[in-house]
Amino acid sequence: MCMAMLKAGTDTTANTVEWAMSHILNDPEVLVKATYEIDKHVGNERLMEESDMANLPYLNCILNEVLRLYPGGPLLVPHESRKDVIVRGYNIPRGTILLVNVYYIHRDPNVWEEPTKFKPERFEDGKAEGKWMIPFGMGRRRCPGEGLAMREVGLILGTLVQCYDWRRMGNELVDLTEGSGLTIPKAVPLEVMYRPHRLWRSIFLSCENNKLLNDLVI
Ligand code: HEM
Repeated sequence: MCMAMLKAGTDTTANTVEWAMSHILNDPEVLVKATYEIDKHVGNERLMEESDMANLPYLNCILNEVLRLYPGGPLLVPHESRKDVIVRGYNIPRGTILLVNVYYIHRDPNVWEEPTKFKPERFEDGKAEGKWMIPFGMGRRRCPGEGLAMREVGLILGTLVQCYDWRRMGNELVDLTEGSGLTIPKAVPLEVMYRPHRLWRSIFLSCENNKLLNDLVI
């Protein structure tokens, strides 16, 4: 049971953070908006906490947009039909093993405008309400880690934005090619430059007279 949770919860979560950071780095406006929101609602005197997520709508939009474009289980796990059904003229007998193409559902051009574009704003002010997204699957085998994943990815992303200044390695955009694998990994792992933010000084150095950290922070 523990192994199942660990296996199912690690790559999915790490990939989601990596994709989010890749897009944020390619779109400085998104980074500025996320930083501004965190500055405004959390400030620079303390680290962001899980409970702050409720006051960070734009960060939530980023999270939703990443899960839309890169659902950690693009075909879910195989499901089985419980009874005979007809879906759009296709007969599906009871007991059929079904793969649900979430990747396509989330990029359906009939539902999403510019479906392949990373645009967190599409989730602002409930604009995406009623549009179907199932990044954590559905039914009895739906991801049991959904609550944890949403909290931890939000917290990780928010803390990364709050604590560091981020830069791409050069002028080139981050490569967004998708690799092969069950959980949509990046083909080229993200490499990035970062610098601890001033916030580090007030939070981490206030408790200890740590020379090493002190030297690190500009
Ligand atoms: C962003 C992070 C995550 C994503 C996108 C994700 C997505 C999914 C998806 C799509 C499924 C298959 C659901 C279905 O077929 O209906 C699944 C199953 C599962 N997930 Fe997650 N997951 C994430 C994080 C986690 C975490 C953090 C844990 C545990 C700590 C976890 C534990 C599991 C387990 C145990 C299953 C198998 C459930 C079963 O077969 O009954 N997941 N997940």
